[in-house]
Amino acid sequence: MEQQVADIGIVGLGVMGSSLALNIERHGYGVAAWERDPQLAETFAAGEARGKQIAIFKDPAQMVHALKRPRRILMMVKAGPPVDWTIEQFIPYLEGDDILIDGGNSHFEDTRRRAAALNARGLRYIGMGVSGGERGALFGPSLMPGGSRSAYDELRPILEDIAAKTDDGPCVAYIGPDGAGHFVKMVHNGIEYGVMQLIAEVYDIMRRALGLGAEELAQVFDRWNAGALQSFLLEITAKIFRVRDRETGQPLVDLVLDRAEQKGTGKWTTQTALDLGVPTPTIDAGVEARLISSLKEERVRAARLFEEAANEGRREINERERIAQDLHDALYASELCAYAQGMSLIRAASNEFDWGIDLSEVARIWKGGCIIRARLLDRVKNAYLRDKGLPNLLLDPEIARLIIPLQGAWRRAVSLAVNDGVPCLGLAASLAYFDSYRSERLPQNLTQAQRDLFGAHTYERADKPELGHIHTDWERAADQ
Ligand SMILES: NC(=O)C1=CN([C@@H]2O[C@H](COP(=O)(O)OP(=O)(O)OC[C@H]3O[C@@H](n4cnc5c(N)ncnc54)[C@H](OP(=O)(O)O)[C@@H]3O)[C@@H](O)[C@H]2O)C=CC1
Ligand SMILES: O=C(CO)[C@H](O)[C@H](O)COP(=O)(O)O
Repeated sequence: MEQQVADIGIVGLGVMGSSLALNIERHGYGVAAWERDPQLAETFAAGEARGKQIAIFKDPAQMVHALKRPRRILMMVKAGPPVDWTIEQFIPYLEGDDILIDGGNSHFEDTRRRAAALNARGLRYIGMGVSGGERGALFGPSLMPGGSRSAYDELRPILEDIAAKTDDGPCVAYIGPDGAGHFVKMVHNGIEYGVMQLIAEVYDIMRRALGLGAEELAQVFDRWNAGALQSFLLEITAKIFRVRDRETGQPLVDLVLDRAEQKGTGKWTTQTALDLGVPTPTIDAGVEARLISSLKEERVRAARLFEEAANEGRREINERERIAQDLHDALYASELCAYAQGMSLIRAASNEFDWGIDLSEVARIWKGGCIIRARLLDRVKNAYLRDKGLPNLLLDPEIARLIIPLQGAWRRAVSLAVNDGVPCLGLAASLAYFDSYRSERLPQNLTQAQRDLFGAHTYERADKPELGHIHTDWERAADQ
């Protein structure tokens, strides 16, 4: 490729970087790339990139030289120190107005720090969440860019071209300044954890309490995916149950070790929610369930110590169908809680950092391309269109109308799991979140009284708010 002709540079030709390079090139843009591993660079150059407008360079200086000005460089490298290292490789060759984009799963606080440091040097920085995995990156991801507004405006044509498309337009929108894009991506992943956990629990209940086999499970998930619960995660779940191990003929999923790994974005969501004081129990359950799953050896010992629940086995067909319908409704209501918690967390961060995030736009760009794309996002989007300042999705009258008739089934599903000894961290946490949120009066009056008794932490009176914080000598009063 000749000098200064490439529209964008891509750094990191791993799974996501190589797919995005191909996607961008397919839309008519010239791509310059650099990958620190020469072997990986060579494999890509000789393979998928062959004959395409993708020029791979041996060092950062050469790649920068091939870019039109102002330069645009998309980093698709492992989050954490590798991003700082990559930035250092390019800084000496960049000038004012050039744009650096971090498309990895970086922590939003890192992005805030990097944006401030680069802005101070006159460079523009974009922290962009990318979701959709390898196929999404190749054929249309959901993109969540935050940072420099002028940089976004210049990148917009490329981003809109490569993003997934829905009836609501391309799945990309400017999220807000500094770390806003990576914050929204982090919460996307938190919701992903929550919804994956809910699906796993429903699967477990159908397997253990109803005795359904892989093909029956595939049919149930397929049927659900044709209705209100339609989502990418349900679609792939049905597919997974149809895959058989060639050697044994067994469903492959049954042979997968039940120990879930995690790269950290779910944990960050939970940690950040705690920092911002936003309850996210469905998401937390997704993180906790992965942690418990990782204690495999201990679980094996405990399973021998405590007998399995007695109710395991196949139930009558009519009962199976009724319970499956209850599980469908419980899953729907619980998923709404996961989205409600995620949206409330984004709202809190937007207020805290003054990001001005439009929640209806967030829901819109999640409708396609990303891992949590789902039919219900239309309803989420409409709720925030009706009321941009909605404190919680559950307060939207249309969402409330959806949840009200699901409550009976939701409670029956959780009760069944509890009675049968099938763990349901996510479903139970979601129901408890809902019940707590809809309770005008909670038992935290007692918590306050206890705090005041043992630590003189004071309390407020519900009947006399004008008194402010007061203290009672509870021990003395009890003895009188
Ligand atoms: N895979 C997915 O589904 C998704 C991934 N992401 C995020 O995108 C980013 C890239 O992910 P993905 O393409 O899957 O990862 P890969 O492991 O396929 O590629 C990682 C890239 O980062 C580079 N890298 C790794 N360690 C270092 C280091 N110490 N210093 C400099 N560069 C380093 C690698 O270089 P080298 O080849 O030399 O090791 C490689 O280019 C990550 O932040 C990931 O979280 C976002 C959405 C979805
Ligand atoms: O960002 C993603 C999807 O949007 C990644 O697939 C995600 O990082 C997977 O997370 P984990 O490995 O923790 O399950």
